[in-house]
Amino acid sequence: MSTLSEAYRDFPLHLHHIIPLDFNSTRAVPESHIWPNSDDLISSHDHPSLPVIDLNDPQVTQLIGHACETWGAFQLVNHGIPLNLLKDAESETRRLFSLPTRQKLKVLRAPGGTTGYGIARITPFFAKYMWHEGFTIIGSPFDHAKQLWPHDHAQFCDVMENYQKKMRILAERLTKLIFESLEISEEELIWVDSTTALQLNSYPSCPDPNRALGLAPHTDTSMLTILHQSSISGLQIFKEGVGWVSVMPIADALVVNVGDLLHILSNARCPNVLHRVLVRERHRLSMAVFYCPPMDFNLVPVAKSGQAPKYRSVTEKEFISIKAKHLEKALSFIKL
Ligand SMILES: O=C(O)CCC(=O)C(=O)O
Ligand SMILES: [Fe+2]
Repeated sequence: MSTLSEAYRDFPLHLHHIIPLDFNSTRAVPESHIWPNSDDLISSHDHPSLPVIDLNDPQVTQLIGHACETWGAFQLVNHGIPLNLLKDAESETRRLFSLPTRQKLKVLRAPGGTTGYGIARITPFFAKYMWHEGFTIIGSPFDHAKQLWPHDHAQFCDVMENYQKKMRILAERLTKLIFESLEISEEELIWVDSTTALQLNSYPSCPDPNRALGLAPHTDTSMLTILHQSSISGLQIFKEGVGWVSVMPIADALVVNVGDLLHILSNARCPNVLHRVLVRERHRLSMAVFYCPPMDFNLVPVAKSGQAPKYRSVTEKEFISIKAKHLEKALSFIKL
């Protein structure tokens, strides 16, 4: 079975698109990280807010289905992920990003690789760099963790493996509910081997937050993404007709958003929500789990009765390759 690493191997990146800035020794935002149109980055508060859904609500299927079709995202409470696991994962994430730069560079993502330390994969598509450093984990982070902490890596590995395991179970449950509400047959759900990737994000404290950007606008190449954000705000999603809406941190809640794959499979009924991250004077962390079917899964758009398919069918692997080359224009390549 093909893997995410194989899908990315054909698109090796240059080192300057992998190595983060040495934020510890940077006192001012360099020109390379100053984004034009910074007025657009100043948050406004008079807009509707993202739905908050309780997983124990008797109406949960309809609520989640409606949120996915209208917003492409929602915040989830009472999700069943142990709160001490969320806390431990955040503190291990903080421990990792607090390491000295030279230590983190030991586990730099390889040019054609998927896991390890580095800046966002979308970087080459933008003229400016983002105020961000990340660390990607697929499966066990053992090899990298051993290099970071030769004698003290067990805790990091245990927490991150457990986090991925629990998030996968939650993602499966949410996908089932979404499919039920969209009347997509459960047979579509029989994936022997779904993949999850865990993306740890760090947005270091920024001396000039209104001129820098943490993550540029993008959609996720996933079925669903489940995100835990620290108590510092920064995430915004784009809602048609409204504009950029801040996703305010709610203690212990998770943010769930629709990715490209569910957008295709739902025949565009669920928007693959565009989102971005603003930076602050305070250090912000987040942990995103990207949930995907196996790479050779064939995405066949399921149209509502009477509607024509909007996209041709495409394997996940082919779509990931198109996206790696064309980013947000990827969908136009499969449009009917
Ligand atoms: O940090 C966040 O709030 C969002 C992260 C994100 O969009 C991503 O990792 O794809
Ligand atoms: Fe994202």
